[in-house]
Amino acid sequence: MVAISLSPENNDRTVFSDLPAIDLSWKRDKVGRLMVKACEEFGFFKLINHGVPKEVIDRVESESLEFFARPAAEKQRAGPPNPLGFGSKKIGFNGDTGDLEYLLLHANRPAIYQKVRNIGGRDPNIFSNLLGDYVDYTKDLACDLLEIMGEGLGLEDRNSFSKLVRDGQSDSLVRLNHYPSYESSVDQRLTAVIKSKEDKGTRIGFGEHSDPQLLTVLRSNDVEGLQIQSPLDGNVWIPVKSDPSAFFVNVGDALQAMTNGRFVSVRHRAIVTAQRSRLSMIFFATPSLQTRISPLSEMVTIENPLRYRPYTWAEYKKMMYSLRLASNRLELFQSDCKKESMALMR
Ligand SMILES: C=C1C[C@]23C[C@@]1(O)CC[C@H]2[C@@]12CC[C@H](O)[C@@](C)(C(=O)O1)[C@H]2[C@@H]3C(=O)O
Ligand SMILES: O=C(O)CCC(=O)C(=O)O
Ligand SMILES: [Fe+2]
Repeated sequence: MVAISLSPENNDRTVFSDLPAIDLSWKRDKVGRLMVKACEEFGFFKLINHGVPKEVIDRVESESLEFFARPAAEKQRAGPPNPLGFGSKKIGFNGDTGDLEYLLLHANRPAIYQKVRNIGGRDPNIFSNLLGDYVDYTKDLACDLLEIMGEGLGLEDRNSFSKLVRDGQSDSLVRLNHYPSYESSVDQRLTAVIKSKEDKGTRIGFGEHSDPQLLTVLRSNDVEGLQIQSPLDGNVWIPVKSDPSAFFVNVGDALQAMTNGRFVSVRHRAIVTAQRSRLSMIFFATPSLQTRISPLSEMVTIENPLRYRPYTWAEYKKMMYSLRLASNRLELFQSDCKKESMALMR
């Protein structure tokens, strides 16, 4: 399933030519086993035969492209991103930038409608309803995946993760990212400066980071750009081959914390490589603000002692918005026991 090969130009590095792909039509216990393996090794997998109707995806994609094609002044009526709303180039509040424009909203129909109606133009109900349908499907999918993971891990309550997202107060988000093609990019100078040698000249759409939530479910058009950081070498970025018929799923910080580090919240980024524009549509499965996130007792063992201290999602969110995109946020929530063992190793 995972092919490993050496790149000819750089034969001291291991390059992955394929990433785990999971077919949701396989037997549930096989899916569970493979998902757990993928989340432990990569924190990432590709999902096929996911059951979200193609028609729903196609319609929201075409309405989203129509939205991004509008004049800036119209799109800005859904902004500024504070942090939700329409944004262009600026990511978060701490100076991060990227070659993209986006719409970031709470993943529920009233919140979507409230922002989208400000844009005006054609009937805003059309875009709101389509986005609402997409959110319903991707939320259900995320919850199913979290349940299957619970089963695969052999949890006493297989709904331990999914119930946090099914909660009516869930802080889940939906994000549409539009990466204009080179030619149509308004300000070509905004390319982020990247540290490593191999990355010289790489144009950054969305800089490296881990997602703070539980689980991310992403679908993009057929334009490449998503990359995940190699679990073997942080300087190696593994390109994810685009597949518009699939979803790409990654573990977030909260799931890493709840599994006491068994699942890894993978660092990833989006680069702009194409002559064509890229559109990604992402659902971030998130607990409610008051949820107390802590490693499940079943995940804490003598071999794997408690790694993270409990935190509420509100506490994490406040901290994350005060930090740069690339910061390692979860590190700040390590338990005293983990800190002590790290100090002993030094
Ligand atoms: C720079 C930032 C943007 C971000 C909030 C943050 O302060 C750090 C995390 C960023 C991120 C990454 C994943 C998601 O795209 C996102 C919505 C999230 O929850 O955390 C973004 C935040 C954002 O764009 O507002
Ligand atoms: O747009 C993409 O492909 C990835 C963006 C991303 O990682 C994010 O919005 O958190
Ligand atoms: Fe992300």
